Amino acid sequence: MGNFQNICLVGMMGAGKTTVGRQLAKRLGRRFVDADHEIEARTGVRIPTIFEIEGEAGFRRREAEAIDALTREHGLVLATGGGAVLDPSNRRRLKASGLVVYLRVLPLLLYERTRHDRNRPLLQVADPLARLEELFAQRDPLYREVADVVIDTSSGGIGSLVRRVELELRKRCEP
Ligand SMILES: Nc1ncnc2c1ncn2[C@@H]1O[C@H](COP(=O)(O)OP(=O)(O)OP(=O)(O)O)[C@@H](O)[C@H]1O
Ligand SMILES: O=C(O)C1=C[C@@H](O)[C@@H](O)[C@H](O)C1
Ligand SMILES: [Mg+2]
Repeated sequence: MGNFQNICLVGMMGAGKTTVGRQLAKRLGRRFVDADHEIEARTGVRIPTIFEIEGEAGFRRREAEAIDALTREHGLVLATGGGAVLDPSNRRRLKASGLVVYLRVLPLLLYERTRHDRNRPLLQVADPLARLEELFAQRDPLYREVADVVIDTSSGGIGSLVRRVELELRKRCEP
């Protein structure tokens, strides 16, 4: 894996893409960019507001623009939004821009992590656990399809997870 390539993190809401990505970038001396934050910076509003005004379809269009722009850059640690892999063009762009790491976490743990957070519009429903199970069933094959590395992250804290990701990446630098 060259310094030129991006390291792209994919996975469900609450998988740890933002948290792990930020720490990983620091350890590797890379720039960290979060696609969700980029969309918020470009629009000047938070993600729930984009969903309210433009619906999910509007958000996905903005997400595709952000992925297109960010995958043209080099040497990033790029955290993607949980639904970025739904779009085949996003998947193609992520794959072509570098190494894709899937942080795989099962729905019950995702639920525990996200249950008190109001910033994920897709989980503001009567039964968020059932929603996470549906989304997981739909998306797990897509994350696997796009990923070069799958890391099962259901156990262990953030620090050990960051080191595991780093180790996997280093393995790929060896001849
Ligand atoms: N391995 C972990 N162990 C314990 N807590 C974690 C772990 N990974 C993430 N968390 C916690 O779970 C919450 C969600 O993590 P984070 O926001 O990084 O997820 P995300 O993948 O970026 O989600 P989204 O797709 O919604 O942006 C945070 O509070 C974070 O501290
Ligand atoms: O899983 C999803 O579809 C989403 C995840 C978040 O990262 C945000 O991109 C948004 O809340 C949608
Ligand atoms: Mg995030």
